[in-house]
Amino acid sequence: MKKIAIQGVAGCFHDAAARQFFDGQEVETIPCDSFPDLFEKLETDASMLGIVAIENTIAGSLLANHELLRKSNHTIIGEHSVRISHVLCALPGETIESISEVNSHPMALMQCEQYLRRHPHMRMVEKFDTAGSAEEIAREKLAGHAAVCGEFAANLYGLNILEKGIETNKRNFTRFLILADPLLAGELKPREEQLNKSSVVFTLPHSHGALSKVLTILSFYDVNLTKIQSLPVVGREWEYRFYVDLTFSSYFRYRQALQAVRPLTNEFRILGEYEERVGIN
Ligand SMILES: O=C(O)C(=O)C[C@]1(C(=O)O)C=C[C@@H](O)C=C1
Repeated sequence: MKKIAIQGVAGCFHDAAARQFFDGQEVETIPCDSFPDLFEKLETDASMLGIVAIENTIAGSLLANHELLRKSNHTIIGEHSVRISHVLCALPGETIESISEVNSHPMALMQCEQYLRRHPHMRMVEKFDTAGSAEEIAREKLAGHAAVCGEFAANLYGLNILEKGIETNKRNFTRFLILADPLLAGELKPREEQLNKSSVVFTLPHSHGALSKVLTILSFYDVNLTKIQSLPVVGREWEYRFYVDLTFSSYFRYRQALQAVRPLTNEFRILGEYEERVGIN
């Protein structure tokens, strides 16, 4: 049985992502109230895995999760992308007109921004989770409230669906990372010949062409950059930390590239090496 910490409660997208990633295996998902809470739980139980959303194709990166990941000593052992489709749901008897407040996870509200802007009588109130919002409306019998969540969550908590597919664009995908304690990661991560992706983080000196030199080296070793996210270094004004995702077909060449890049960077760390799995499902 795999124990996997998720952000949210049963029926949320983290729950769905964990079950899809470990399809065919026995999985127990452990609900967490927030991403910091999830990382704390991971620290207390080395046998527990974690899954965290890292970016969405409409709402962008979950910036805080980059920092949480860097500060934790957990390693990425895999990735999974999920097609996110949202419904608007409420207690039986409610109509779109009777809804005055809409509850959901902030990323989910962002993904439905256009729909919600067309319905200004619904006040947006952020909650910790999509499915958690549906559960709360059902449990507390909150009249005039609607949740934005997946269809499975609406059904799970017995709410009526008022509208389906309310995300701004149907190409709405969230990419999740699967995390493990470094000792466990050795056992769980794919074999070397299957590894074709990694996530690394570093800072750069303020010198001419520092980033450009790094990118040139990566390109020389046929390492492809699939994502670059910069975040401010707290306490060092106008300095940035770069979170970079790399894909490669030769693990050996990729390792050579890292060796060449490291001396040009500071605070370099590999956050994980894994198998690319961002296909559309
Ligand atoms: O609230 C949920 O259902 C979650 O799993 C969280 C979350 C997120 O953190 O981005 C996951 C996927 C969707 O992008 C919306 C919300």
